Amino acid sequence: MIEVKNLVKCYGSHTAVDHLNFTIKKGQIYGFLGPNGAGKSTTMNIMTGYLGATEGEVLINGHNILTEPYKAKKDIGYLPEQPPLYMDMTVLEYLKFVFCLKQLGKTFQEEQLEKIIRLVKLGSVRNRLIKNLSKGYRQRVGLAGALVGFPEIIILDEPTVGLDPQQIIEIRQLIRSLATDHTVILSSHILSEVREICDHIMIIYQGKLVASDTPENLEHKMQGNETIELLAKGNLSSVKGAVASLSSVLEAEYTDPDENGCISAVLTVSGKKDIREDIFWAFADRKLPLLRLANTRTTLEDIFLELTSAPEIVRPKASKKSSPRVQKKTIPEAKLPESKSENQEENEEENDESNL
Ligand SMILES: Nc1ncnc2c1ncn2[C@@H]1O[C@H](COP(=O)(O)OP(=O)(O)OP(=O)(O)O)[C@@H](O)[C@H]1O
Repeated sequence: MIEVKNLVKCYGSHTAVDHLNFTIKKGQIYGFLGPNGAGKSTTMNIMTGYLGATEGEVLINGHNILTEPYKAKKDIGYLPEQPPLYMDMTVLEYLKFVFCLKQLGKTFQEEQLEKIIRLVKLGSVRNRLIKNLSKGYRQRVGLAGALVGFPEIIILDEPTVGLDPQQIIEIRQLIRSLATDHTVILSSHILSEVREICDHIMIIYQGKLVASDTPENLEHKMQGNETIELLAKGNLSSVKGAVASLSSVLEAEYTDPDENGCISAVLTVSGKKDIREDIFWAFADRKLPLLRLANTRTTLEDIFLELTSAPEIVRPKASKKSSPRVQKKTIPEAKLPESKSENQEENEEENDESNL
């Protein structure tokens, strides 16, 4: 288990991680999701002992990463954003070197090495110098290094960056398979990736945790009133009359008739009631053919945009011609942070942090 308590990291006057609190439980895949510069890598670097925190602490299975580094780090395998590889070593030499660094002893070394090479599909390049490998293969070597010793917790900073589509699929499958025996934490700004792989998502924005839940619960919590899109053939006043007969419709927006005499409407319905059948009969009674009728769902993309957009650029209300999207809502316990100006970002002080 990992406990992150009140974590703060400041680079000069810039707060990159701002009072983060969360607990990572065993045997699940956690995804850190956030836009560029949100603080994901900084948080991971602190969790793995690469970087010191300004405030707060990280406990790995009860051991403080700073005061008991040996005990804490033995349970962690880490793939940083830029894997620290030795370019003049072959893949095999590098992995043996990582074995030595982790002080795992000689027993089962060969057997485990072969298993890792097989899992990460490095067999064909095992004797090649790392400097002669492509970016994707170097990423695999970094991942293999993180797997050495098969630690209980595997932390991966953007594990699929630089891989081709086939490799991405393979690495995602590998991550999924690791979760049966390991806890995996990965960072990404690829929404579909996090949605596909992770059991639990933590959205980080400007160093703050703005949401933390399963993908399903996040989508459920963000769902307020139901939105329904329809396309009907008829004149505007008849369509409006049909909609007016539906008591649970709170709001309706209409387009003008198109060249086929069809009108699109977006209806906001109170609560989460499915009134598609009522709509069907209301339009059928008035002899208005319904050509399309669809509920719209809040997607993880909506949630991400909702929680990580500066207030002035939060996506607009459903317009007449575009697909309807949910109104701005706040997940309980998750406060929307202040937006940051570009100047503020540019003026951030560079502060050389030495690795611990
Ligand atoms: N050594 C440093 N000195 C000054 N500022 C830094 C330093 N390292 C990171 N930062 C700043 O801290 C903030 C968080 O950076 P971090 O790399 O943790 O974000 P991230 O979420 O991992 O971003 P990305 O997805 O682009 O990798 C950014 O504003 C970044 O510019």
